[in-house]
Amino acid sequence: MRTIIYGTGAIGGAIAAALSLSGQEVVGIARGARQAAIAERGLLFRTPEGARRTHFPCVADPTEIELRSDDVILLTMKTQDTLPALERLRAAGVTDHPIFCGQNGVSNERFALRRFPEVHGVALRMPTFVVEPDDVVAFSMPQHGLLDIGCYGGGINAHDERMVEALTRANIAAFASDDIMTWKYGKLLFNLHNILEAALSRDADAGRLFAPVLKEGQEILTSCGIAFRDVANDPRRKVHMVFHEIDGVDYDGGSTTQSFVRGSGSVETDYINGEIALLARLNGLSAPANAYLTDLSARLLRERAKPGDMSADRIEAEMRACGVMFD
Ligand SMILES: NC(=O)C1=CN([C@@H]2O[C@H](COP(=O)(O)OP(=O)(O)OC[C@H]3O[C@@H](n4cnc5c(N)ncnc54)[C@H](OP(=O)(O)O)[C@@H]3O)[C@@H](O)[C@H]2O)C=CC1
Ligand SMILES: CC(C)(CO)C(=O)C(=O)O
Repeated sequence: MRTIIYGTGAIGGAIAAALSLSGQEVVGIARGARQAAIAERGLLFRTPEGARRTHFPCVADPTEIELRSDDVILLTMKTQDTLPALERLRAAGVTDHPIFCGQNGVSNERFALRRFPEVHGVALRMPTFVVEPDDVVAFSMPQHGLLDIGCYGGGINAHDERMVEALTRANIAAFASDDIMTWKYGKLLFNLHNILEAALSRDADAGRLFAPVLKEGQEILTSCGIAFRDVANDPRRKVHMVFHEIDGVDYDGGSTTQSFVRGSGSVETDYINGEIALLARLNGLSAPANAYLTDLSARLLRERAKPGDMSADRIEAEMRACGVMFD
């Protein structure tokens, strides 16, 4: 099996490096300075246990890859970048290769399944960070991350099993799941926090703001009959992935915070908190906390905000004004 990793950023770069370092075949697809750096110099992969550089082919577009029948494609771009990427896969002649969605949120699988017949969900627990275009960090030990994988629509097939085997060899804890979307909805709830983390300074009390956001998310999923797992209290985390600081690396925070720090001009919130707002609106329900946070992310982007630009008191006041109740 050869793994094509589309979006060789924090998650994609870390997975590509781990696969490559364990002797497995990988092709990265990246863009701009990152593609040039990885193609020229390879990728430095830093973990709490040390740093190693690894080399693998990295191209700027899927049309540059000579496709093989044993290829699988792992999408690791942010959700807002998925649709154009799927069109580039079509342009490259991809038809029935398995597509794995290694992304937060629950939208990518549907985007992909409209276009390609075999789609798999991947629920990621893997704190990672791009330091320089050719320098990526994974903070968890003893394994680099914890991934659940299964067919979108339910069940497990041979491609899930091969992906689990490949990741396990690369020191990433991976488990096949026959109801993968329950993991992905559980992870969605976990990620409802991302935009709060990005808006507030590190020492702010985000917990009191997050409580009604999470409760609302859980209630909306339950009212819509959508099953989810308790990702936050998954006992496997303690065994497989404990977060460790790495000397010389100033971790900004999760994926949304990283987008704000980089000034990337877009964030994934419409597909995270916005998913809860969407479900509420489709079902005659109300989700003021998550609708507020979705609007807040758009406002912060518009204002070119940096993490820490909002105080917890101001967010609480604005949430209350939108009808959010605090215990
Ligand atoms: N970072 C983390 O710790 C975690 C992230 N996740 C999830 O993983 C997914 C990926 O996030 P993350 O790795 O942080 O994101 P990054 O922005 O670090 O990486 C995504 C990469 O994809 C590239 N990209 C996007 N579109 C294209 C394209 N058409 N062609 C080539 N390259 C492209 C981006 O390029 P460019 O830089 O130019 O935009 C970027 O380098 C998200 O769904 C996120 O929520 C889940 C768990 C943890
Ligand atoms: C919180 C975290 C790091 C968990 O892997 C994540 O999912 C993200 O950054 O979006």
